[in-house]
Amino acid sequence: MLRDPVFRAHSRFVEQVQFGTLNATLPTQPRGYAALANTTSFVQYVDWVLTHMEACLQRAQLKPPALARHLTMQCYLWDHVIGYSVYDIFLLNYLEHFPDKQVLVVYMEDLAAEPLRILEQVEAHIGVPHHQYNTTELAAAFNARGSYGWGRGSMLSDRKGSIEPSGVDQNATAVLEAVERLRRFFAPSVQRLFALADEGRITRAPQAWRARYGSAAFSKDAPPATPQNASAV
Ligand SMILES: Nc1ncnc2c1ncn2[C@@H]1O[C@H](COP(=O)(O)OS(=O)(=O)O)[C@@H](OP(=O)(O)O)[C@H]1O
Repeated sequence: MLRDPVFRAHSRFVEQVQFGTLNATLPTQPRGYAALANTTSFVQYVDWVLTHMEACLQRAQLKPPALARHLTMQCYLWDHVIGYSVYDIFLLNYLEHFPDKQVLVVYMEDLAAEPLRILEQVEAHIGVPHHQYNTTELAAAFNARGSYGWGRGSMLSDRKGSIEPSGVDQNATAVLEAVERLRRFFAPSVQRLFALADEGRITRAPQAWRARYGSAAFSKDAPPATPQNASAV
């Protein structure tokens, strides 16, 4: 299940700060990496991670293609907030090893809008019998901002989906700039997902993704970023 990569990254950041686990070390990271990425500021975190990740990606690109691809994946695996939102390279890895039909891509924005349709699609894909969901189950969000943790469900309608100045990030312009830098960073990856969908290999992304990441979103006539278009679906 994929979510708009910027909003997934932000959600993960807020959750990890609340759990106090942002600087937890992953086996995929260089020694000492995560401890340095320890801040409660999303703006600072984006700047720190993207600066390191872009340098890592540049070094990877200097290698022969197969090694470059492997090293590129490693650069993304350094960081579970931003790197894990780069979906295409990992999805393509699955598609190289499994027939397309065995890989179902669904989107969180579609789950929020039409939970029953998406749940039925997942049930059919994995071959489990249909469950009769009640309306409370269909309206529930788990591990949602404000009540993170898997034990508690909250109302989907109460979910707060936007990225706004808060905590140490009170500078609205700096928050918008961080969101914009991320959007540009993720765009090539998201555009490769659009191409896979155009080839009929995966489900089409929600229209809002095309508006944010499609090439038209980067033309000189595109509207500038505002808090409104930094709001999640
Ligand atoms: N049913 C449904 N529909 C849409 N969105 C939902 C749903 N259930 C959970 N959520 C939102 O998912 C976010 C938590 O996802 P994860 O626990 O997978 O995040 S993580 O990547 O493992 O950190 C978390 O996002 P944020 O609230 O923005 O942090 C949840 O609100």
